[in-house]
Amino acid sequence: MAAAAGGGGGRPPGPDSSLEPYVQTRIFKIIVIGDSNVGKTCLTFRFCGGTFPDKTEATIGVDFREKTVEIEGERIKVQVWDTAGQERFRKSMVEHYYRNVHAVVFVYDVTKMTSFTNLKMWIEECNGHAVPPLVPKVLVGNKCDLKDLIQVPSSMALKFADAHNMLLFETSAKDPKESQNVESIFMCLACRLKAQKSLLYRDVERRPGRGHRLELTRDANGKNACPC
Ligand SMILES: Nc1nc2c(ncn2[C@@H]2O[C@H](COP(=O)(O)OP(=O)(O)OP(=O)(O)O)[C@@H](O)[C@H]2O)c(=O)[nH]1
Ligand SMILES: [Mg+2]
Repeated sequence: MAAAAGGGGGRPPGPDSSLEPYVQTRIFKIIVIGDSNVGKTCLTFRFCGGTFPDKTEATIGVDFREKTVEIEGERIKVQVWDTAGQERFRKSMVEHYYRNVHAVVFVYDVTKMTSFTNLKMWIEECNGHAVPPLVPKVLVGNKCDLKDLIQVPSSMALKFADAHNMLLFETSAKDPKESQNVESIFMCLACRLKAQKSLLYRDVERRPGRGHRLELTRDANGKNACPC
C-alpha cells in the first residue's frame, strides 16, 4: 500500500494525505463511582494496567485510564473515568462525570458497611443527572481478599443489586487471582454497549499508511465473547 516518496518507476503516486483512510473506533465512557477509599483507583489500574498500585492517594477530580479491547472483531476504546470519592475533590467535576456517560460502575468496600449503605446516595446522584435508564450499571464489592473483615454479606449485596437491576461483581483489585474477574466487569459493560447498535461512532482515528481498515479484524477463535 505504501508508495515510495517521489514516485517514479511506473508506480502509482502515493495517496493524498487528506484522503488517508480512517478507522472508526468507538469510545465507551465508563465512570467508576463510590465512597473514598473503596478501591476505585486500584480497580481501574488493575483493568487498564494489569497491576495493583503500590500506593495510591485520594483522587482529585478525575483520572483517566484507557484500554483498547477487541470484541467480536471490533476494536473498542474503553475510557475509564476514575472519579474522586471525597466531596471536596469532586464537587466541581460532577457534571463532567455524568455527561454523555455510557456505563456506570458503582463500587463499595465489602469490609465497610457504610460504603455499601452510601450506594443509595450515589445512585440518587446518578439519577439526578438524568442518566438514561438504558445506560448499563453494575455493582462491585471490592476488597474480597480481606476475608476475615467482611461486613457486607453477599446475600445483602445481591438483593440490592437485583432491586436496582444491576449485576453484582464481588472481587479484589489486590488479589492477582481476581484479575480476570476485574476484567469481566468492564468487558461485560463493553459487550452490552457494543450490542446497543445505536451508539454513535464518537471518535475517528486516523491511521496513516494502514490501508483501508473499515473492515474489522476478526478473532479467529471467537474469543472476547461477553463474559456475563
Ligand atoms: N486489601 C485490599 N486493599 C485494597 C483493594 N483495593 C484497594 N485497596 C486499598 O484501599 C485503599 C484505597 O484505594 P483507592 O483505589 O485509592 O481508593 P479510591 O476509591 O480510589 O479512593 P478516592 O480516590 O479517595 O475516591 C488503598 O490503600 C488501596 O491499597 C483490594 O482489593 N484489597
Ligand atoms: Mg481514587
